[in-house]
Amino acid sequence: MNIDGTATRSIWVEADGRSVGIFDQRLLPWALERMVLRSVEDAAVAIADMATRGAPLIGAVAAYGLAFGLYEDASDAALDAVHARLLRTRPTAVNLRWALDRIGDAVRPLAPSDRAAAAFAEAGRICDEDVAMNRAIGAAGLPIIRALAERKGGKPVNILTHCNAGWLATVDWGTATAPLYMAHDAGIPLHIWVDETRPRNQGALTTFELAQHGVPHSYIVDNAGGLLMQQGLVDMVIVGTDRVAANGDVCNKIGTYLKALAAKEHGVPFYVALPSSTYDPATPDGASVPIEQRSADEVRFVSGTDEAGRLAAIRLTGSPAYNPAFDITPATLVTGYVTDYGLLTDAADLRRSMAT
Ligand SMILES: CSC[C@@H](O)[C@@H](O)C(=O)COP(=O)(O)O
Repeated sequence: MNIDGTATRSIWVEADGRSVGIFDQRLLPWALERMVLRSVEDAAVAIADMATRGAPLIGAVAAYGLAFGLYEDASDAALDAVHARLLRTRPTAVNLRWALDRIGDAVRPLAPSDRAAAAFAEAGRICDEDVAMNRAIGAAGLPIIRALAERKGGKPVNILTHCNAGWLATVDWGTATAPLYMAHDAGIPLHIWVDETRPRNQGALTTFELAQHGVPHSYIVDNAGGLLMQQGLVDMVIVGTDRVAANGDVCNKIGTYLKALAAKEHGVPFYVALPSSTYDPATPDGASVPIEQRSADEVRFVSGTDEAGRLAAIRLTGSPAYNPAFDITPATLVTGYVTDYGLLTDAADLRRSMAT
């Protein structure tokens, strides 16, 4: 997508052909700073500290991280150790394990001298495929929005989204945002309600993306969605996901479940957008997904910039805090899964289409 009119991805290969660049998402949307990852530790720390984030993107970064490790030592033992190091960075998004396993499976049969370059090339393919999957998700979601627009007779379709499932969370396009961008580009009038998504405020990343693309939107506090649905101001909800279990339960950013409950109560369709790399048939249900617990300081402080553009963190409380980063939305609350295989309706449909 675009930043100030220049097309970019969220991750790219640097000129040396052996390192990759990313945006430091801890500073967005206030400051646009790039950082270069060259080593396993660079990749691992960027993922754990959320300099890079979003399920598909952390998979891509981890894939390059494994390649960096193989440039240093391409033995079987090193491959296993680096795989384990990167897998430990964040527990919830299955894309991380999916990407590491894919690189491991691709290079293990090779001679050690060939492994690093092969891993680097495979990581590039993961990135390209992510872009293609997100385009397909966009194409699958577009008719849903078009149908709502026809029903609204030219009035804007109001769509609520949570967290950032945009191009910054993927390699390009985003999952939940791909249909939004395609609908906007097709001339369908839209207005997006963007949940702020405390405590890390990924919604601010979504506002940055939508503003760059010219999509009308409003930033709302996490608790506003229920009222907006009650007042008929939300036509559909669409979110991304970090893992969809075999039974169709959806793990996504904390707060997603409450939106799904409110949507059910008010008859608002609730869609989950996912690429096949986020479907995990090995996890039977939502209760089996490991929920990441992050630092209590993410809750105790808010970060932003002051009027002069200086970064500042403000303490809200000194009390103990609890910070589960994700929650589970039961499959029963999901209207449909917008995927690279099209619009799928239930767990059986997911299994048939996505399980390899
Ligand atoms: C396409 S991204 C879907 C999810 O990864 C996204 O909504 C989300 O929960 C991101 O969480 P984050 O903790 O910022 O990595």
